[in-house]
Amino acid sequence: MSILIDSIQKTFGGAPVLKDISLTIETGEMAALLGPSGSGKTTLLRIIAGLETETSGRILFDGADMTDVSARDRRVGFVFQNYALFRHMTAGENIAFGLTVRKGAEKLPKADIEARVRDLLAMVQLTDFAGRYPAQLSGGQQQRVALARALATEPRVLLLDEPFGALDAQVREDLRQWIRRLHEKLRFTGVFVTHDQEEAMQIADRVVVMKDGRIEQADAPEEIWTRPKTRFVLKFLCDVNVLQGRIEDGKLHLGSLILPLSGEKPAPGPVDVLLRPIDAQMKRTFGLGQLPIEVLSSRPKGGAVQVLARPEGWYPEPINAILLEDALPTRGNTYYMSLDRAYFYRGNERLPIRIDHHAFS
Ligand SMILES: Nc1ncnc2c1ncn2[C@@H]1O[C@H](COP(=O)(O)OP(=O)(O)OP(=O)(O)O)[C@@H](O)[C@H]1O
Repeated sequence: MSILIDSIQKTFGGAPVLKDISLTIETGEMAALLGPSGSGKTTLLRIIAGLETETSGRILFDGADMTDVSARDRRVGFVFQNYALFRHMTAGENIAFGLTVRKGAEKLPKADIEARVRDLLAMVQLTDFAGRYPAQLSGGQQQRVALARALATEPRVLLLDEPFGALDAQVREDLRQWIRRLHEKLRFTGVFVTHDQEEAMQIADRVVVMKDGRIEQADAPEEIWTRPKTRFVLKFLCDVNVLQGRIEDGKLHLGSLILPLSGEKPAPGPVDVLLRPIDAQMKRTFGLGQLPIEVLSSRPKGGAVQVLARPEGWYPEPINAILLEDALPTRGNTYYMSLDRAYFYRGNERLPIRIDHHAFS
């Protein structure tokens, strides 16, 4: 089922929290609402669920206006950060709950409910845990029960609010991969809230980056990563290095480096050079137009090498680099860092700067 979010605004006591949000989430798509604390992610999720009322705008499910439809009748499954399982019910009873409370024509025979619960337990890989109470399950297992419970009633949409927020790193990682596979299999329409960019990139088909109640960018993970639309998106995705330079006489001045530029020359003034650790590649051999740096430290990290380096002679803050090589650069040695994949900004305006490598020869 598709979700159309049409010009949603929300104010709390006069303060705008969502400012004209429009977005379509396609049938079977998993969307992540990603943003810093207070950017309005949870509020938007709750408005989709019908747990919160929009100040203006509309939510449409498959083209049908949900404005006057209660949360219950929207047929939305919800999973919260803190499991919210019924403590006095076993895992199996928790999963069955939404089915056992059904009335009238919707009521299912007991045998059907039992069969559905068995299927769901198998799906969340907890077949042997049906009789356990929440207190007898780990955090990750409880969250899988919560997910099975949300899926039991075959909701049209599954909404997840920081579902793995309370879990430790390894369990979190396992559950991310697991929910990705589950979604590939079941293809429900899902929206989940997270402030963790890795989690969003790993799970979602589309990442919706929010800031101050607005959408900065809503795109596939690859697109968000390769073509971040704003400085905020670029900075929010990873711990990006920022070097302060300036433009003078149509050239980029960076410390003691002066780099000729090709194409359009920006107006003179300050410029921020944003370089992601993964884009900060370096070589031992001198390269024209590259930044000389001194390696301060290097250590293996998760199959790559993490390097701290200092531009020679002028910049106090070390640069973070991630090298996809086996060899560790030697501390104290000079290397040359390419700026070819840097982004250039003046305030929030992106400058179309390209270093002219031919001008050196
Ligand atoms: N019921 C409420 N009454 C008043 N203000 C609220 C209410 N709910 C949320 N807010 C405010 O709305 C803003 C957005 O909150 P929201 O919870 O949607 O952000 P978020 O991006 O989900 O943040 P977090 O990651 O911290 O949960 C915040 O400034 C918050 O204080």
